[in-house]
Amino acid sequence: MTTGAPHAPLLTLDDVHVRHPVPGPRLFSKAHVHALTGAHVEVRQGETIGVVGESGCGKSTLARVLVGLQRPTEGTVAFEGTDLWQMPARRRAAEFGAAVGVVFQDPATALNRRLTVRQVIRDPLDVHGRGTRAQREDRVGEVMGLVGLPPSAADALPGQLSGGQRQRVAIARALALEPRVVVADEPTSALDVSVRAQILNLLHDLKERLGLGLVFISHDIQTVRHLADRIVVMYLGRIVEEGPVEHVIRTPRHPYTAALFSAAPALLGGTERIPLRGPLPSAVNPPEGCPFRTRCRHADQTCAIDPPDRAGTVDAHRFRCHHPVEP
Ligand SMILES: Nc1ncnc2c1ncn2[C@@H]1O[C@H](COP(=O)(O)OP(=O)(O)OP(=O)(O)O)[C@@H](O)[C@H]1O
Repeated sequence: MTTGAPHAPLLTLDDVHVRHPVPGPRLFSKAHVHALTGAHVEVRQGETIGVVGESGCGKSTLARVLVGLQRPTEGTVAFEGTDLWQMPARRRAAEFGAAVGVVFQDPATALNRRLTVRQVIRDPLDVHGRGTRAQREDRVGEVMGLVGLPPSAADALPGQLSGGQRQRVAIARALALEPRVVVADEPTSALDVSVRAQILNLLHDLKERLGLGLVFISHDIQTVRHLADRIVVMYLGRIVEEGPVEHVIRTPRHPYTAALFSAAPALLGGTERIPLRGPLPSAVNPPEGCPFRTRCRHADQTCAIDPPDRAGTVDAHRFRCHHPVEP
């Protein structure tokens, strides 16, 4: 966990929106999927941010924006104060591509099956032209050691390894260029339950040892509680609540967060389940005002008109709600 004064943010998303044209016959209409709306995130050295929310709420979109794979429709992404999308493409690839690493959900599809482990891990070093060939080989050995892969795995093909070992290869590849931030999008959900804890502990250890900023996306709030310093809760493309993980889990202020946590019974030991009313609205036509109002027991006219601002400063615990749950 983080101690002492917080570091300045390494990576900052400011008022980021991502809208996708609706695919299919409506291609020429003005309809858009609102995948991300007004996201503000700060990733600091040595801090783990856990991102949670239902399927389709925009977690992967947020991850893709954080690692520079998705250009925002609006808003800025800055690394140490430099606007990523104002940089020339080559500089962006050279500097940002090296500074931010990514680990995807399924190593079976994320890794090129035809390359050996050594080649997979060396690839970013080759692409970025780092050092001599011998130095690149040394770096491959170094990161394999960091992630607990035996040297004998270097000449294997990813398909010859177990799921857990493959995810270690993906993590080694993400670390090859010595990134300052790593974004892991559901890094254990494609793995056997038996190896999940090992991979989670590995990510946590690496964050501590290397002083990384880690963004960890997960369906599993219990895992986020275990790993993260801060939690970010998303609903329908918006960050509705965020703050120090224990504080938010013990005193959720947004009614959506309270309902989400109540569906994870082990979290607080037998809290009564708070049902969500009605279906999840479409991300093509999200409700005006507060996006959660159609499913919220406390919603009134204000919620239908005014999108709530980011409120609350207690310990940097913030939420967007006109009628927050009493702590
Ligand atoms: N390229 C795209 N074109 C159109 N819509 C998209 C595209 N990518 C994502 N979406 C939509 O944007 C919304 C957010 O998707 P996203 O994958 O970020 O959610 P998620 O929370 O990661 O979901 P899951 O947990 O199921 O992976 C969804 O409604 C999704 O259908």
